[in-house]
Amino acid sequence: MQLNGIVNGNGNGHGTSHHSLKRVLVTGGLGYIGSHVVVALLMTGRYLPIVVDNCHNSYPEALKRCAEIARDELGSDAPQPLFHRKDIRDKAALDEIFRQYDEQGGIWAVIHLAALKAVGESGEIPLDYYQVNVVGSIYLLETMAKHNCNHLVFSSSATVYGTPKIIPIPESSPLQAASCYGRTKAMVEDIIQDLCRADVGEGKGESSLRAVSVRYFNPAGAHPSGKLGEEPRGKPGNLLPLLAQMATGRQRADLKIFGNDYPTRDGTCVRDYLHVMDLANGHVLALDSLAKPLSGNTIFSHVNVESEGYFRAFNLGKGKGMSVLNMIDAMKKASGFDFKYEIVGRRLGDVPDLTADPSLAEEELGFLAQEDLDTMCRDLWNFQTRNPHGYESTSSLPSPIL
Ligand SMILES: O=c1ccn([C@@H]2O[C@H](COP(=O)(O)OP(=O)(O)O[C@H]3O[C@H](CO)[C@H](O)[C@H](O)[C@H]3O)[C@@H](O)[C@H]2O)c(=O)[nH]1
Repeated sequence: MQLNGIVNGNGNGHGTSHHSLKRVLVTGGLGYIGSHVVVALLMTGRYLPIVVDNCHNSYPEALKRCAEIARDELGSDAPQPLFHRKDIRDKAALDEIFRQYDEQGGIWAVIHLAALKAVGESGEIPLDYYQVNVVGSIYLLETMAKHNCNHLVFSSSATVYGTPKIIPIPESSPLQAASCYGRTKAMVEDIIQDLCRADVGEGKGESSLRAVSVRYFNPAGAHPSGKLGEEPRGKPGNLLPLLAQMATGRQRADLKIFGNDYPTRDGTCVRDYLHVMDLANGHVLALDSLAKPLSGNTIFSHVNVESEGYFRAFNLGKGKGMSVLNMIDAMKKASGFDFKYEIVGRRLGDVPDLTADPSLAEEELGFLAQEDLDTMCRDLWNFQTRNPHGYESTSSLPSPIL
């Protein structure tokens, strides 16, 4: 087996000095959120990220940047992330990855982010969404069970709530996703919860599956170093990367606002934007909570384990709603670019307002999204101007082979 050029082949991340680190498999670890999660894991000095990514919407360059950031901040002995360019729908490849690390003490936990994630697109190609997001997750869960890996953080989404009745949205809101994408996330939450329930039988104790689902609101911004950010392949479908690329001239298309007739303060959709590094740190808090012994574990002490299993879901948001027009203003302030836009019809699957009640995550995980909107836009703009053509032109890694 061969790993890519920036990692060594002993599976320990860097020389022989990081044996005590817990191995955490990060599916989708080269993507926008995943790469920031990898940095957050490295910065703890306690976890060794092992990335599995098929590069469908990401670049190997992101891994190199993660390693650079860790070295810049922790010194030359910083742990280095490992990488397998594989697809989660390739079950044999997943099995082989877990098997390889079994020989070295095993993979302790999985943070599962690999997914298709565009609300609008999900209505156009639903089978692809079910195949990747649901079937891929089942393969991963089966492989985890086979290799006795029983700690999971699942990347879910605020879209599972559909059009919620109560805003800000508590976790107890019914899951009634309005898009195919949201339904795939809600389904996988159900599958994980069923597995957790099934796994609390006699005498299983510490070896039962424990899972935390983190329901993201809208991640924004970039790593403050400007080395890591959102770099979708092709024209960005999400608002903020589109605005950033328009301001540098990389995208010349007109900006279309999808609807101004929603029941919100200015008629455009409201979302709860949080800094991507706050979100990444939320994953570390979720992972830490899984590591705690069952007695005295605050998050699972609220669960009736016998009936529910060790499963919890948390909103990761700021609790502050911003409209599309608010975001255009904020990006204008950060970039100086005067965005011209036209109002068009609503986008399939969009809902008027997704604003989090983040209090449960604060109380039980200690999570607080600290960075404000100006910082998100400043960091996004910093990334965009430092990388006007994205990662593609700078990628120097050889194509990794397993
Ligand atoms: O060109 C555009 C792009 C977006 N929008 C609007 O901007 C808002 C935000 O849209 P994004 O596509 O940026 O984000 P979404 O809220 O649709 O989805 C994002 O946040 C969700 C959680 O709220 C999910 O996690 C999802 O994966 C992630 O892409 C929406 O009202 C959308 O209609 C426009 O008006 N024009």
